[in-house]
Amino acid sequence: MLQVDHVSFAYEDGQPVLENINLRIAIGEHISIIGESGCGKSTLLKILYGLLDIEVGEVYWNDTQVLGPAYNLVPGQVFMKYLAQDLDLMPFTTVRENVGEYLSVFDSEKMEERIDELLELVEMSKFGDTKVRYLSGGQQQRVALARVLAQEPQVLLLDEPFSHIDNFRKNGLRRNLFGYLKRQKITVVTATHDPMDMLPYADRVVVLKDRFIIAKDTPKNLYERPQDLYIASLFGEANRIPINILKSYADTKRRIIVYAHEFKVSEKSGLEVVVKGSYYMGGYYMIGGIYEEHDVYFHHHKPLEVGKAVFLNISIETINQRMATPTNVE
Ligand SMILES: Nc1ncnc2c1ncn2[C@@H]1O[C@H](COP(=O)(O)OP(=O)(O)OP(=O)(O)O)[C@@H](O)[C@H]1O
Repeated sequence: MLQVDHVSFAYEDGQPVLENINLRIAIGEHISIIGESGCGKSTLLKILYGLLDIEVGEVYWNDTQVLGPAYNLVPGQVFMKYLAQDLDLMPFTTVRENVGEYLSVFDSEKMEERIDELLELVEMSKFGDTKVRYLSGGQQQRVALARVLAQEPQVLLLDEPFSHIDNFRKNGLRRNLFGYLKRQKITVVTATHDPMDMLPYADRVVVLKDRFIIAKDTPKNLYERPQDLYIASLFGEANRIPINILKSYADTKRRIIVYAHEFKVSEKSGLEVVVKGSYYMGGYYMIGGIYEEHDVYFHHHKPLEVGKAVFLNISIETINQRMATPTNVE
């Protein structure tokens, strides 16, 4: 188990970045860390790997305490691998040499087979003999993934692992990589901005905000019952709507979170909205509107004329789902 107890951290400027962080991550579990830019996701990964000295709190992998550079000549842990945003590759050597660097050379046939397997996993088989400096950013990111996997870590820490990879490859790569890590029972902690990195794959999601963990839950629970607009907005466009506008008999002060795709446009009744603009999103339009001086965003299958009044409805199931958890309602 990866255990984080009461960890607080500030960089040298003294500004606190993380406070009282507590986590228990089981062997083979896949955890995603999410939160707005600058909330401390990368800092937390660096602490887990032992790249930073913490003055408050402790980190353990099973019975081994993870200590920072003040206690380790070579920072980092042998049983963990950390794939940072700046990829640690050897630019003047080939893809195969990069992936094979840490593999045993005693059985060269086995080594070559393992390199083949890893290159296939990250869909880079064609580039085995290419020097890394000739690869694109996304290709380099895939080589870096294969290189950390070659080291067979028990724990893998990934910081925005697909940030340079195009959408065309991203989905397949995510399925390959996260499927492989699950089968190998490798514990994974991924810092990400992208809901598609976590919704289908993470066992649990940890949400950071203003130095603290504000939620830890399964992706499904967090998505369906977001405590607040901050959490919902990490998944997509979301709104806070006064419940009395939607349900006339409801308590007037309460608001619920409604995702943009959960509204249905009606010509007759519902939340009256004046259209401000329409944005083509591929499979739908994102419509920006205004009700009682509040902005609201909703999906529609076609653009709507600016200034037109439309009515928005939400299914009773969605209202009841959001009403059911008291913390969901402000
Ligand atoms: N080496 C450093 N020295 C001082 N402050 C730092 C250092 N690295 C990060 N910070 C600050 O710590 C805070 C957290 O940064 P961190 O990189 O952990 O955030 P993040 O959530 O990973 O952000 P992003 O999603 O943009 O990568 C930020 O305010 C950042 O400016």
